[in-house]
Amino acid sequence: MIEFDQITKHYGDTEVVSDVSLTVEPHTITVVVGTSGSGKTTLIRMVNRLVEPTSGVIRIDGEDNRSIPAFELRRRIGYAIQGHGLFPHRTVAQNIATVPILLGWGKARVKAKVEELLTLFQLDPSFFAERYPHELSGGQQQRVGVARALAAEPNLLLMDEPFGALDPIIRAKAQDDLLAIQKHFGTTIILVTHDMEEAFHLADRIAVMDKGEVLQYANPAEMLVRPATPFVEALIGASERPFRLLAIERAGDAVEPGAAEGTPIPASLSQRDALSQLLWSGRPALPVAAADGAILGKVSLEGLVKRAARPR
Ligand SMILES: Nc1ncnc2c1ncn2[C@@H]1O[C@H](COP(=O)(O)OP(=O)(O)OP(=O)(O)O)[C@@H](O)[C@H]1O
Repeated sequence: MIEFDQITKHYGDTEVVSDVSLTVEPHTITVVVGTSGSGKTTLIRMVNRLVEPTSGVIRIDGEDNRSIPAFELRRRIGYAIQGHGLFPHRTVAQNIATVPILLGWGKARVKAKVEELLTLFQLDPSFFAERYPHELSGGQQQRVGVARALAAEPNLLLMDEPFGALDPIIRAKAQDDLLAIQKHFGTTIILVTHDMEEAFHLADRIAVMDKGEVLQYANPAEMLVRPATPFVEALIGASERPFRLLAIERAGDAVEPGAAEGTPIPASLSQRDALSQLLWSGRPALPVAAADGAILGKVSLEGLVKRAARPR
């Protein structure tokens, strides 16, 4: 658990983070969004003490982070940034192994970890381990950057626009990889992004920042239904609200009894994508299939329209 307790940061006379108090629950993803210069990066960099707060306390599992030496914090907390920050003269394997080696892991354990992570990120270890960063595409470098941040199995991962440079297709893939990894390791993640789609796709909770303040800290559905201020409402994008509501839940949660004609929709698909398939198919309903192919029932236009409406 990460507790921000009345955190304020000044640079000279300028207050860039103002009295932020919020708690990040373990094993969850908190996404920080807001306008440029609103203090998002500064806020998360205070967790691993790359920036020291002017006042306030950050507790990690109850422990004041100032009581933990900075070098130890940075070994314990994964940190992935836009532009990945890989060491250019070290191979991919050496980059990923940086913190495990600092922690004194044995050779075999390091090698196994590097292979596990490369495989997880769909980078064939036999090809990529010995490559240098400049031999990789931007998207591959970025995945190595995230793999490096995860290498020492941190309980906590800070990510600052980690997918910023990726094209939309690789970006969607990287987000799904991250969700899978977060489930697998139970990592607590705090992620900064400009991309509201990304925020709604990944977040258990979203913090909206403006001018150093956190205007709202809530789960995505709550924020969509009850935005705290006009700024939050504008940031979410009022015209997108019904689609974002549908994007949070899976087709499997909207299954109705009965049969329908047409190509089955996977239960794992978002309800938004299910709506898209229904509209494209021109049918009023389509069957829904579980991962093993078993038909669970159907999902209907009428049902999804009801789900997209403002909750009462
Ligand atoms: N080392 C520093 N010295 C002085 N001012 C700084 C320093 N670091 C950040 N700032 C200022 O603090 C404010 C918040 O910066 P920060 O990088 O946290 O914003 P951000 O929300 O992450 O922005 P962006 O989305 O553009 O990355 C900005 O006005 C920035 O100019």
